[in-house]
Amino acid sequence: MAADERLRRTMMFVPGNNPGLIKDAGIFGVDSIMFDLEDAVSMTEKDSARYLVYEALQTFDYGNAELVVRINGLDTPFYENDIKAMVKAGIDVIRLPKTESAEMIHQLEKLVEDAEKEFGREVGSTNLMAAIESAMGVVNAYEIASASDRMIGIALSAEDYTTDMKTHRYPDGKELEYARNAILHAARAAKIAAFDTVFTNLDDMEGFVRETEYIKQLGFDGKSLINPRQVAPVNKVYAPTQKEVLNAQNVMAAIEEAKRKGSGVIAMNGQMVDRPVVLRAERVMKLAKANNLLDAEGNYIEK
Ligand SMILES: CC(=O)SCCNC(=O)CCNC(=O)[C@H](O)C(C)(C)COP(=O)(O)OP(=O)(O)OC[C@H]1O[C@@H](n2cnc3c(N)ncnc32)[C@H](O)[C@@H]1OP(=O)(O)O
Ligand SMILES: O=C([O-])CC(=O)C(=O)O
Ligand SMILES: [Mg+2]
Repeated sequence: MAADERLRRTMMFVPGNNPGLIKDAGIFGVDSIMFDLEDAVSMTEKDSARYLVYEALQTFDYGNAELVVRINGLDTPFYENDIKAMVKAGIDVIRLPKTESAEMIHQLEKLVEDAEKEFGREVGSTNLMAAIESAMGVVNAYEIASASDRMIGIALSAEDYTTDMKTHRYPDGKELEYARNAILHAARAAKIAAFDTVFTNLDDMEGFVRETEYIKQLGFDGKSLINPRQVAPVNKVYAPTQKEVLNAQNVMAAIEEAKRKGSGVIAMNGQMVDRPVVLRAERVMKLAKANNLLDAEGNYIEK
C-alpha cells in the first residue's frame, strides 16, 4: 500500500462546474481539495466541468494541499475522459465513487497507467482512493482497500449508502455503525487512510462537531467536507490538548532514555512506555505541529 504520513483531516468537495469555488479552494487551509466531476455536476455540464478543473490544475497554486478529483463512476460514459484529463493534469489522487469490488480498482488502475504512459507521467505517480457507497462496497471493503499499491484511502459515502440500505441518515448515526467500523477496519488492515462521510446540514454545527468527535474516537483520519465553514471545527477536534502534548513529549523523552540504556521499553510515572505508546505520541506531536500549537522551544501555545 502507498502508506504515507500526510495528515488527511479535511477533504473538501469543490463542485467542478463552479469557477469561483475552484479558484478560491486553496485559501481555506484544507489538507485535501477534492474537485468533483460526479454528483455535484449535472449531466449537461460533465465536459465543461472536466475542462474547467483541468485548466484550474494548470493555472492555480493550491499550496501544500493534496489535490484529489472525484471522477464519474465506471457505469457512466464519462470516466475514461475524466481519467485521461486528470492524469494529464498531474492530479495527486483519483477518487472512484460507488466502488463495489477490487475489480473496479483494477480497471481504474489499468486506465490510469495507460494515461500516465500516454502523457509522459511517471508510472505509479497517481494515487487512488475509493468511496464506498453501498452494502456490496462495505462487504468488500478490505479487498477494495488492498486492491492496489496506489491506494491511499477509502471513504464512507453515507448519502448513497443509506439509500442503498433502504434507510436515511438519523442524528444519532446508528444506521452507519456497521459501515463505519467495517470501513475503518478494512483501511487499518490495509494500512491506508479512512475517511468519514459528509455532514450536509450546514446549520447544525453542534451536530457536525459531535459527529466529528465520534469518528475521531473510532480512529478515522478525517472527513469529507462540503463547505469551508466545516474546516476549522474538524481541525479543532483533531488538535491535541495541552495535557496530551505534554504527555507525548514526556513519552518521547522517556523512550530516548530507554534507547540510551539499550531497551525498547521503560516505565514513566508507573506507566509502561513501549512502541505503540511512542507511535501514538508521534501522531499527537504531528497534529500539534499541524495546528501550530508549539512555539520554537516546543512549548504549548494556548489558543
Ligand atoms: C452527496 C454528495 O455527493 S456530497 C458532494 C457533492 N456536493 C458538493 O460538492 C457541494 C459543495 N458545497 C457547496 O456547493 C456549498 O457549500 C453549498 C451549496 C452546500 C452551500 O453554499 P453557500 O450557501 O454559498 O455556503 P456559505 O455561505 O457557507 O459559503 C461561504 C463561502 O464559501 C464558499 N464555498 C462554499 N462551499 C464551498 C466549497 N465546497 N468549496 C469552496 N468554496 C466554497 C462560498 O462561495 C462562499 O464564498 P464567499 O464568502 O466568497 O461568497
Ligand atoms: O462521499 C461522500 O461523503 C458524499 C457522497 O457521495 C455520498 O454520501 O453519497
Ligand atoms: Mg455519493
